[in-house]
Amino acid sequence: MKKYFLKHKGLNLLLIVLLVIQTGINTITSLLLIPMMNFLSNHKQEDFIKIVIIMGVLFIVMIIVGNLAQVLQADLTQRQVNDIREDILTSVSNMDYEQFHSHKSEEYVSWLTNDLAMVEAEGFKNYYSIIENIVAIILTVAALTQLNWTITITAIILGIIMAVAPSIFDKKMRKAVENISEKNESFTSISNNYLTGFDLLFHNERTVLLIEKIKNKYEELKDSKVKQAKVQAAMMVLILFLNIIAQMTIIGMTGYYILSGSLTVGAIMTGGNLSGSLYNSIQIMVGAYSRAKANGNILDKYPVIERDDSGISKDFDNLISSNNLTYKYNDKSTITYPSFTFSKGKKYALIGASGSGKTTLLKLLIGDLRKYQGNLNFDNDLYSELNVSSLHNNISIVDQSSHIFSDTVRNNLTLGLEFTDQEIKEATEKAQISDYINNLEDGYDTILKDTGDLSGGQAQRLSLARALLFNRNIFLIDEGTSSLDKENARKVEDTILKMKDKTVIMITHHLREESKKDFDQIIELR
Ligand SMILES: Nc1ncnc2c1ncn2[C@@H]1O[C@H](COP(=O)(O)OP(=O)(O)OP(=O)(O)O)[C@@H](O)[C@H]1O
Repeated sequence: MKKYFLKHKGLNLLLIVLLVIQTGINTITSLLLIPMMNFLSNHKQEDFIKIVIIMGVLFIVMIIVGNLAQVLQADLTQRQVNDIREDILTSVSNMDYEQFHSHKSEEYVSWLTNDLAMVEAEGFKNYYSIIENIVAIILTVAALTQLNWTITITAIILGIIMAVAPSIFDKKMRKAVENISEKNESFTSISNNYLTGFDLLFHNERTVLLIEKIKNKYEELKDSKVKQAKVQAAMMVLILFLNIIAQMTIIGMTGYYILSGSLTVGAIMTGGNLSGSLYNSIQIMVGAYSRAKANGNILDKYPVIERDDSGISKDFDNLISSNNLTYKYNDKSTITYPSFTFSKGKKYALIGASGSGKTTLLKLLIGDLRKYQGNLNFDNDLYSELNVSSLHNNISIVDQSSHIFSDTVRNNLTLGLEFTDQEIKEATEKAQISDYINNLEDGYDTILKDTGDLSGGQAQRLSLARALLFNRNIFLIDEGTSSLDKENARKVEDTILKMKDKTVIMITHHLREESKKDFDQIIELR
């Protein structure tokens, strides 16, 4: 949290100044009650009117300053929450494949929405409340010295007890907030999982599972929130109890000094006001501190990941080879590969039964999975010593998912990089998708909405066109033409297999007899 406050230290300082002015005026008006009451009891009408006017002006200034402070606080909170969002997204963008996939994508969504909503509502707001109330406490104590030193010292001691006592709830409060965050994650995750499976449930007449499965999660979320409310309520009971005792003590002492003649009668209103203001400020501050601390801890769960630029960067020169290569997902699933060599410019078909490890091999070749056993070499270098970005710059992968971003056709193809219209046109023609794009209302500038706008085959051809556009040295294609009709599949495969300098490794379940001759080697995994 501190980091985000410091990033906007100028504006935060301005906000503190505004809060000091607002609270200062509030305290001064309390102090003015002493002369006001004394003027009244002594029938000094003119002085009484003067002081009422001064108080009126002070209240107007206080309202204006308070309004400015409120707007500035909202603005700063949003800026700081966006800074946290940017830091989370920076870490996510710096993750490697395994780090990213150690969480579900819905968990990331929950971090950026649910967690940050909690930080926004309970984190920053409470820190501002702490500052505001510390100022109020200091000014009120200063004002109390105007009454009597014994009252001031007693007030301070009682205030310290009130501030420290609720820390016994800190641990429980932190756990309660962490629990809410966890329940939010699993609620978001299950909601997303079952809602995206709507079609399947609908066609099997089981949409009732939507309610059953998600209900469990929001019931758990409700319980976690009630649990936090209970901890908070118990803490507030303790604070409130101490608040009342402290206020009664100060009012009692002020009364005693008035009766013994060392304070004027006007002091009773000021004593009551100041002690009320002091202990209410402490009460708010302590509650805010506890909530801010518990919610601030949410930030600790986000991993801070720097970009890893280590490893050898190079261009593919000659061959990829392996021997004794084994990959273990877990104790039940170990895949052992035969030795192989993929040479520059050659074309390979990868076939084998479902589950034999074809997709896993492509993930090893593009550097997604790094914890393999045995030897895997990229030219003369060990895969484990390569820089992953450099590998990506040598390899294009077309996987089975054909993800479509909610963006224009052009941006889906270029991923924001610069290509000429001619390059884009050629790539889409080769992937047999240019006719479809030209018929769209805005052509390459048509905005696609996820995969909804495209058929499986069209989405697949768009992925192939992207790979052709990026024109890297090695093409890894995982069932890249499986959704295409026979004619289009043949045309696209012909284009890919005729690229002279490119190394192509293509997983296929439907190796056509007439295509076999286009491959230099057919590798079967068992
Ligand atoms: N993320 C994972 N966690 C655990 N096991 C996995 C994971 N991904 C794959 N496996 C297992 O590894 C084995 C190989 O899977 P892989 O997807 O590489 O096979 P495949 O040959 O491509 O299959 P298919 O032809 O059905 O696509 C399978 O037994 C699979 O269950």
